[in-house]
Amino acid sequence: MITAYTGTQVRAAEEPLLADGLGDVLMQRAAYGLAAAVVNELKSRGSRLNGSRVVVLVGKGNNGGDGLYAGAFLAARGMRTTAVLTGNAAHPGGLAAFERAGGRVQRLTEAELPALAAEAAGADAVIDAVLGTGAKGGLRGSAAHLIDAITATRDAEHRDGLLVACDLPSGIDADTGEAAGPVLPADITVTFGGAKTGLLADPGADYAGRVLVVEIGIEEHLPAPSMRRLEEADMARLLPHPSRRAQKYSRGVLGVVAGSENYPGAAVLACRGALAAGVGMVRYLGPPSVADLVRQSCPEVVCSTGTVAENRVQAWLVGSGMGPHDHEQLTRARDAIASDLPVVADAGALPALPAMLAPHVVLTPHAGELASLFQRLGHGEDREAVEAGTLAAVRQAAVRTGATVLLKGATTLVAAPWGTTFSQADGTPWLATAGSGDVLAGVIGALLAQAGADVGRFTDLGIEGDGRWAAIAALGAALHGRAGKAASEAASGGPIAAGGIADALPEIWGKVSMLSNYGAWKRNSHSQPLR
Ligand SMILES: NC(=O)C1=CN([C@@H]2O[C@H](COP(=O)(O)OP(=O)(O)OC[C@H]3O[C@@H](n4cnc5c(N)ncnc54)[C@H](O)[C@@H]3O)[C@@H](O)[C@H]2O)[C@@H](O)CC1
Ligand SMILES: Nc1ncnc2c1ncn2[C@@H]1O[C@H](COP(=O)(O)OP(=O)(O)O)[C@@H](O)[C@H]1O
Ligand SMILES: [K+]
Repeated sequence: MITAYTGTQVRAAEEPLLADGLGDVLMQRAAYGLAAAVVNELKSRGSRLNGSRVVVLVGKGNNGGDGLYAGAFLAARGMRTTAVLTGNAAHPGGLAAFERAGGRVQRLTEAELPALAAEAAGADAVIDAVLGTGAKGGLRGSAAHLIDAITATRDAEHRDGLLVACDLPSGIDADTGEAAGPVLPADITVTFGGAKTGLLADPGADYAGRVLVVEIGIEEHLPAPSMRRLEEADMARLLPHPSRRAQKYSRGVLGVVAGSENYPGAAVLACRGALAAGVGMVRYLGPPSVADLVRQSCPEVVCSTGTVAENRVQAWLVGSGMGPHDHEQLTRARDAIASDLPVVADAGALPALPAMLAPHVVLTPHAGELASLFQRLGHGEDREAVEAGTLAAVRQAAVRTGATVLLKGATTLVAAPWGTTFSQADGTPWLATAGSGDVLAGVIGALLAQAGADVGRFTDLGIEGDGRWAAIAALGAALHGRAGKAASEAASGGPIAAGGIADALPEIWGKVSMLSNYGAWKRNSHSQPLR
């Protein structure tokens, strides 16, 4: 399990050590980890260390202090290191160490800006240590101009020197992942004490690149995480397995209310997703013409034109491929939501929801659908606003609806109404293909039908009570993402169609379940790259 914390949580965890006068020790550890990451990455790129050029962009706070101490380590290893001081002050200890190690110090002025930007753009490595968890808003003034100029020069000259963010890319909000003003997109972010939630939510995740967590000794003081990411070993523990005497009904039946005359394929894809994700049986409810197509494509599915009350299931999937005029289907969707069974409500069901829901109802909007949901709730957010602040948006949606909300995207976020949050980024951009979301809804529906009642499975992982609905949705997103990736890899990295995601899923399930080595789960994932 990867765990993430807000900047405030990490700063609070530092407090007892700062009170013991260990502030400088923490900074040295952070800086050493940062410098080691730069060295390792340059080596893996085949660069010579001695004589290579490093530019450290330094702010006036402790983040700049980390950068200066890291620069001192690198200068001591024979790297030609320049610190660009962007503020009117710099961490005194860090600056002294940097100068002692032979680093060159430049103050950022408007006159020097073009030359310093060119130097940074052409460097073998740039360390971005302007702002960390103490940032209030984004980069402004000459620091912002410098970042713009470095980015423009790198683009124009096709430069690809290593970009490393210290703790977080400067200008990214540590808690929300929102970007105010220009941000230098990092290849690697070396973050201290624990991953920050903003690094695991878009757009922060876009700018963070690969995230490495460096332990600095505050970890035992960290509270319960603000966000989690399921890894393979967690998935292995959560995936249901049929008992020896299982029969199809005991394994879980999913009722699917999806598809319409206009979008019959969505019903097929949702059923294929569900069948691939281990459910005992799928019952399809919908118009006869759609049911015919479902039967032809998935003969395993039992189809009917009946009502929700007439069909016994353990969970419902409603909404994929349904429009506002599919009145009969929308009635079924509303009945399913009112049934007290777990429900995944997708696409066309989202506009038809009652005002107040419960955590066992999992909504699966993409950013555009979430913006529409907000508009119906009386908020002005548009798609761009949701995409600019995905974590805040998904949390707000969960609080406002009372449901568990899964926001789809390159990073998929899941929020429970009272705060449990998951972030999964297991997929490939090839997943952005029509019908992909229908398969995801099927997978989540199948998991709800199988695992919704099994509370113990989740508490073992520290996920309490109704938080399991969010965990199930995250598990679905993780399986779907990995299946899509595997399908693309089987095509040598080429494109996939939505049906291929369902086809690839059973093998992913099998491979993940084979990971019965729980020792691996217990390993400290903080020392591992997040992706
Ligand atoms: N507290 C500690 O002992 C440790 C802190 N660490 C580092 O310290 C960082 C936090 O340090 P700070 O609290 O000093 O905060 P930062 O270094 O993130 O920035 C704070 C400074 O920047 C200024 N500032 C804030 N927003 C600004 C903006 N938008 N534009 C320009 N200037 C702005 C503030 O006035 C303040 O002087 C962490 O991100 C981490 O890198 C690590 O060294 C580990 C130990
Ligand atoms: N850039 C991306 N990288 C990885 N996964 C993505 C990306 N864009 C979308 N996805 C995933 O693909 C799926 C798309 O779902 P959705 O937008 O509902 O598609 P559709 O409505 O066509 O079925 C979601 O699971 C989403 O998380
Ligand atoms: K930074």
